[in-house]
Amino acid sequence: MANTREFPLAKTRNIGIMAHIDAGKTTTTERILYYTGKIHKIGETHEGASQMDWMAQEQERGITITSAATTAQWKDHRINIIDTPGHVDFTIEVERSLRVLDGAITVLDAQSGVEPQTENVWRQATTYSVPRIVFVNKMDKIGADFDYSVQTLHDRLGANAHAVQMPIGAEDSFEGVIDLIEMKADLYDEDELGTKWDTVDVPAEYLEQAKKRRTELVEAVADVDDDIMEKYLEGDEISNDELRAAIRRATIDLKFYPVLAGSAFKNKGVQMLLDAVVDYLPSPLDVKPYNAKDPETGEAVELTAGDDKSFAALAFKIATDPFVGRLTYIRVYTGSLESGSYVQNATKDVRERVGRLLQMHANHRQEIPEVFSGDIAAAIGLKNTTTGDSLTDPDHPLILESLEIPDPVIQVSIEPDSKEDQDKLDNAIQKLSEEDPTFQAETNPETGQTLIAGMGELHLDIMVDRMRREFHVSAKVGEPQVAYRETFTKQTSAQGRFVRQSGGKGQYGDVWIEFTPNDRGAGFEFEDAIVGGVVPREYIPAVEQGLKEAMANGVLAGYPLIDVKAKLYDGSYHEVDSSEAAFKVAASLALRNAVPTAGAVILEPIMKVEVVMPEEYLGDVMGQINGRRGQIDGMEDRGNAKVINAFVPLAEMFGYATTLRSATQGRGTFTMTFDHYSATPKSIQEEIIKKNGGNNSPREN
Ligand SMILES: Nc1nc2c(ncn2[C@@H]2O[C@H](COP(=O)(O)OP(=O)(O)OP(=O)(O)O)[C@@H](O)[C@H]2O)c(=O)[nH]1
Repeated sequence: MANTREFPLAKTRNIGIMAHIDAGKTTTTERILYYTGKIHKIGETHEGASQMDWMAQEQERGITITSAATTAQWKDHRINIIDTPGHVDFTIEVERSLRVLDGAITVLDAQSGVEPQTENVWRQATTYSVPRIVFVNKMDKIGADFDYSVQTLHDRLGANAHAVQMPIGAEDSFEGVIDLIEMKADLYDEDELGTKWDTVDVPAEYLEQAKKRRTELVEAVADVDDDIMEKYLEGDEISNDELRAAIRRATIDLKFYPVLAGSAFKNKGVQMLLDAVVDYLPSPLDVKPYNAKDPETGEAVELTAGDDKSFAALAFKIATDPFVGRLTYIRVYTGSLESGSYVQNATKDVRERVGRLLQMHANHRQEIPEVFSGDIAAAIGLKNTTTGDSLTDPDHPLILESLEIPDPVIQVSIEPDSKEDQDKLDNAIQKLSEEDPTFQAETNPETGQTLIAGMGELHLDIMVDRMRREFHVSAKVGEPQVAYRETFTKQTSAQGRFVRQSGGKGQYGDVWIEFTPNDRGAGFEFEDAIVGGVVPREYIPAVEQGLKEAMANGVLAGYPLIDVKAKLYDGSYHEVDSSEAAFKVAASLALRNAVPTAGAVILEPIMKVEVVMPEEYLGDVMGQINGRRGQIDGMEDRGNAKVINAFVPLAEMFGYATTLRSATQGRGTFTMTFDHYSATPKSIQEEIIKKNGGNNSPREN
């Protein structure tokens, strides 16, 4: 029995809302839900009553941590919204949302324009080819400046952004917006929480300016659209519908970014923003095909939306829900799926049953019988599926392009108070790392100490808080430390020979391995180049495994060794004494023996840091950055403030917030994101090795 879809594909919009922290994403989303009738009371995020930020930590701290999916209806369209966090520590949430979205609203604070995290998410959205419209929010705030904000889109992002509206007034006197396409003004009634407004002719005092801006808009559209260009040059009439259609085409092609104005907090401009979502952002039918490949043949397949195709979806988020258990958020690309059906997890090559399907509304949910192409929903019952897995028709398995998961750069040790707490901790780590792939844990086999790693101090802080509250773990937590890595910088070869003869059956493994530095981020690669069976085939996987295990424990100071190629090219075996275990040990010895000639170094995370401060503090701030082994990358003016861009090792950034605050009397702010790993200077490398007790020196057997 087939169900029918409620909204045609062409009337579906999957959008994200993204911005710098505190620009007003959550407030904007709240208002959207209010005006689309999904909620009946406006919850202010600063009062801790937001509908979207429902985790205790989100409500207490007034920030968004997990991205929540919700759905709303506007003018016959279904709009699925993902609210994404602004803080860089939760970048994975932004990343996974972008992967599954068709379009986005970029929210700016009208006083600041484009800010560092706006730049980050903008670039991520460009990587994923996500069309965007821009909402210049907080037009009511002191210092709000619409034109300045538009200019920052050009200057800082190089974006071809153009206003399709003009604000009427600013700060206290912000009253509404002029639609430059219709040439009408929307003036709000202050007392009606934004539910009432009058659409009137453009007030006389704004008319001339509005006309000038409209001409600029038409010219900007003509630059990216041949039809409009032709009409413009011929002096033909361009209808409003034609203009909108051209803006839509150019927006979807990432050639144009329409800019709107409003104040979510003062309930102004949100309805027009919804109109713009419908008018300019793509439906699943309008986006470029999604990349996938056949797991058997490796052949590339392009997926275009449609219900009459075989089912293919991407699991983009796992959440543990206190009431229904494990929720798997999915984006359906093609086909449809009824609850109770089986799907193939093509990534893991296992079959799974989807017990129930839910439409999510922040923390509420509605059971639905079936999902269709273009939908975003949550599935219950998938046990083996994790973030980034492909779920497809069992008869047509496909692997969909997944998401990039960044490496965690910061870690803390965690020591459970009792045996019982250790079990709770293990359970918490398993559940939380399923939810968040940038949260990882490892136990040092020698000390038994557990280290949890994440994207930043705030990230780990929240995770530890969740372990305590949701999983009742009682534990001592260490100070945050840098998640260093180790690597080789020179090509070298080494032998690993493991021979034991102690009565009865002995042990024998012998290998020669060539190690070559691999590109940063390329990981570990193993090559079997044995000829003539000098190492029998059955022991070769053990050699690879032995190397992997030894690399995980590092060779200098106990940090994982990464980005190395290993070629097994010679060795020997013993008819009776050889075993997999002996070859594993031999491989780990070869790794150790390679260290003196392999140019082993410790890698440290280098952060991209942006500091904004009044000019008078510039000298002091530069001095601080230099003193922290930072490299100044550039400097610019932002309004009447100065901005310094720099690369600084993460190890030097602990406590920087306090230093900056006292140096600038609280007027400087900074943001940082992980940029790359780089070798630590020799003196620092030695310090780290000393602090960690060093590693065993090379030995032979
Ligand atoms: N003056 C003014 N304040 C606003 C407006 N929109 C939001 N705010 C306030 O700005 C603060 C941040 O708003 P949020 O909606 O939580 O911002 P966010 O971007 O979701 O923040 P994160 O989720 O933490 O990244 C809150 O105190 C809001 O009340 C606006 O239009 N005008």
